[in-house]
Amino acid sequence: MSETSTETDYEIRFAIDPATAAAMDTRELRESFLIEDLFGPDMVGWTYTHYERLAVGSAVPVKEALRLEAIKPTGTVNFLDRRELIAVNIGGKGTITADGELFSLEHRDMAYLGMGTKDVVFASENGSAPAKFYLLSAPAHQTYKSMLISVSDAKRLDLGAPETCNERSIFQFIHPDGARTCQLVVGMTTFAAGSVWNTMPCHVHDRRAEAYLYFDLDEKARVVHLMGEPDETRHLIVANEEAILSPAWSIHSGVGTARYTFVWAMAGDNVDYTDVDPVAIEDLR
Ligand SMILES: O=C(O)C(=O)C[C@H](O)C(=O)CO
Ligand SMILES: [Zn+2]
Repeated sequence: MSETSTETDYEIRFAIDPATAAAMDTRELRESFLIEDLFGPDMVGWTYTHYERLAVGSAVPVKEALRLEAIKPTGTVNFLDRRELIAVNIGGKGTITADGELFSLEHRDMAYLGMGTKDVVFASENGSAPAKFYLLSAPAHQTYKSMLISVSDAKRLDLGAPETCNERSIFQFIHPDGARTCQLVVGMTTFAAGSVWNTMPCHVHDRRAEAYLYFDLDEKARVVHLMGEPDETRHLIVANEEAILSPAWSIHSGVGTARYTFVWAMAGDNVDYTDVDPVAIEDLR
């Protein structure tokens, strides 16, 4: 790809408190917590949230390469002047060039870009099977090394069982023996055949907000995503390649009408994956 475009779009989502969320109808819940139409071609799109100032976005270079540019909410000259970023490729092969350093991403690879990276360009190897970069960014306080993190570098945790339809593998791309980050903790969860429940039994973690991207889901299938305080749950019906925002007070769990994969990402006061408050299934309301 020789041409480079800088078309960038963004929207802001303010932080919603649990009592307000509990009073919302379906449309309001979807407008507040669901991100539809995430992967627009030939543009960089952001949902800038007031949950830990976590920004969730995409870059899908089809006809031309795409340059990362600052948006007004960051208040900086370059997007990453005071932020870090993780890009997860859920599409065809692609590259990310960060201040001259080239990272080649296969399907399901991630790249971490540290604070202070100035010039970032996203490109697809083949525009007819474009890379689809799912972007996550949070404020940072120091520069860690930019690097490619492939699924084989991830720490794998197998959870669940076929009898409870929740047999799954959690791939922690950011873990204490791997890439260092300031706030971002990102991974991917895949399922054994027949298993459809993620994160059940569920948890909350007031220390960190979370975002989920559901993908590799059949176009006609849906994930019923559970959210809300444990004793006041609500649901969102989620289609392929849509994301949800999970405030720190909310559970985040889902069941698919068919198989799917998802990327989970957190930012907040610590990067300890194990620091969660479990919720017993029988306590859910
Ligand atoms: O299936 C799961 O369980 C998960 O993937 C849980 C997420 O990793 C999570 O909620 C991390 O806090
Ligand atoms: Zn969680």
